[in-house]
Amino acid sequence: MKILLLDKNHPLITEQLSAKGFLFEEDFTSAYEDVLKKIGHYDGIIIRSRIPIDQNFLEHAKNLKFIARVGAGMENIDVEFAKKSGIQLISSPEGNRDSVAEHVLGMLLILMHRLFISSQEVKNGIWKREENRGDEILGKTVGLIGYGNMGKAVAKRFSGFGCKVIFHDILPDIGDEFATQVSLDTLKKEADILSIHLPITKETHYIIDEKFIAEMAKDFYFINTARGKNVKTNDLVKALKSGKVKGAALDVLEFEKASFENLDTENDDLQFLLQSEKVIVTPHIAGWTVQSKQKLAQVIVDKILAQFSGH
Ligand SMILES: NC(=O)C1=CN([C@@H]2O[C@H](COP(=O)(O)OP(=O)(O)OC[C@H]3O[C@@H](n4cnc5c(N)ncnc54)[C@H](OP(=O)(O)O)[C@@H]3O)[C@@H](O)[C@H]2O)C=CC1
Ligand SMILES: O=C(O)C(=O)CO
Repeated sequence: MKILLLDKNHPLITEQLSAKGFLFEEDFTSAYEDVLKKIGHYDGIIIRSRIPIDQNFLEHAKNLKFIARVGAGMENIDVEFAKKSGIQLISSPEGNRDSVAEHVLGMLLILMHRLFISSQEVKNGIWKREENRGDEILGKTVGLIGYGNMGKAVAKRFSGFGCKVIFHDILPDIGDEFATQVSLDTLKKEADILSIHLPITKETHYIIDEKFIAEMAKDFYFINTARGKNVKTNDLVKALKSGKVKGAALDVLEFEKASFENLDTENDDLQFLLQSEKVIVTPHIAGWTVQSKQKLAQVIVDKILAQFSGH
């Protein structure tokens, strides 16, 4: 099988699959239109998110048998059209769920214990203790929305911190020893900390908006390691300003890389998030550790071999 690599990944992918007879071409720079011209020659592609795999792309990919996404989210692929075309979709959430779970915990500790702010103050010669009194995670009720790979990995960590973990998911009866499944209404009533672990769909686009936030019974901390467009940023900013959201830890932003590189000074919401003491922001690195790079690659290799080693 001839595979086109469209993004850089861990070298074990080519090492292990070449040893099994797969042929590779790397193209980490060509624009979408140039990839279209040659995509008909390949049996498989391995991607992260550089090139959108839309219907037009798939119509040119006459021989494509699989799309392997090094990562969890599949929103840059026209999944429905790919399935209709008989193309196998392979993702690798098992490879970065531990990384995401640690990142969630890390961001929340930084926020609730004021670790970053107080450390910066001390380094600048400021010694403030009362203003930097922390808030413990122990005993809090954590509400997760989405209980798949990421949600489950997060629940395991929070239960180890002595939290009550509840979650809402559209799949029924998937509770386990780490978390109890509840209705969305119950979650809104009980949660002190809200963390979302959803894909982007029609239903989950802007799922966290003014109405959702108003329906939360308590003031709460909010964590987003899912996708920026799960949250209506302007509504989150308003809730941070009013105090309804006590703090936000965001690994993903509605205005991600493109707007950031071209930082739009007119964008008051982005400016607020970047400047507020109540907000921690990271550059979409929750699933991006040294270990996850290797694990994601290994999951991809194993899944490709499980389905295509005889081809
Ligand atoms: N920041 C980062 O670096 C990373 C971010 N991510 C993000 O995390 C997301 C979640 O990943 P993962 O846990 O692997 O995904 P999963 O598909 O394993 O889990 C998501 C769960 O949410 C459920 N769900 C879908 N829609 C709704 C809804 N409207 N209400 C409640 N539950 C819903 C899904 O049900 P069903 O299966 O029926 O759809 C599923 O059980 C990814 O899509 C990606 O966006 C992932 C990895 C790294
Ligand atoms: O795995 C994912 O979906 C991520 O966001 C990281 O690429």
